[in-house]
Amino acid sequence: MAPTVYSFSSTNDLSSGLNAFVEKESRAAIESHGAFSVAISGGSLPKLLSKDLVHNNKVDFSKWHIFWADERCVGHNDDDSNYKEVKKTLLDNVSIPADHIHPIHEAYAINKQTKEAADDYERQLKSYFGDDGFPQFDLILLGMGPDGHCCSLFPGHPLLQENKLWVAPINDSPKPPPERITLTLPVVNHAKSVVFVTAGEGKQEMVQKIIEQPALQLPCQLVQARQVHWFVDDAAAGKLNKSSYGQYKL
Ligand SMILES: O=C(O)[C@H](O)[C@@H](O)[C@H](O)[C@H](O)COP(=O)(O)O
Repeated sequence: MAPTVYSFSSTNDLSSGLNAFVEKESRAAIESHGAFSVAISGGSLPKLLSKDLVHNNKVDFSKWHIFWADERCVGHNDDDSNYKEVKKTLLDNVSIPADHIHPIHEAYAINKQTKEAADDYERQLKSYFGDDGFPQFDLILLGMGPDGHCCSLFPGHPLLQENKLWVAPINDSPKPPPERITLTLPVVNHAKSVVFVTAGEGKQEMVQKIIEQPALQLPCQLVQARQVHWFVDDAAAGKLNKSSYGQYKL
């Protein structure tokens, strides 16, 4: 099914739209099964996500369980850490119970033990979701790289074929740092909902390719969860056929 695209006139409006969407998804999940499981990637996403969300007192953060869609193998306090960015923008500003926050195993990450870090992360997922088939996140929030990558799943990389692991190590990421762990495609595709968030003119060509040339088989296009939404600003939507997107409304 084709993704739904929502475009906003500024990154501020994009943040507000995302805030409304995440609040709605979180409420629906908590009403249906008492918790909200979300995986978040790095890049500019944490900032765009958190701007309005941290002030949204209608969100029951005590029921959130946070995971990382991908993580760089660095310490939690390293500027390259996706955990650090989410901590600074979101976790430090809302009340999520500490045992609901699931960062990468720091010692494995610091020592660049990518396989151990990925295996450990898969165990963390299994202890939350159980071991019976791929986990089903309520929501996975992803950025889009300029080459069409998402998570740490890069174009043409053998990891795109992975069909057993939930979390895979990568030692040759073309985007530095090279050592990372990432959720695999089957896990992303098993989520109830996946949202891509991207902004800026630099992204417009790739956004157009991904949305309007589906045969290219770029990593973002291989994400075919039940619901896939794109939240972009007008700059990133600049090359899209205007009929392919609308405004997000509550
Ligand atoms: O660890 C990472 O590098 C990210 O998880 C990566 O997948 C990111 O989300 C995209 O590269 C988009 O990043 P920007 O939004 O900053 O362009």
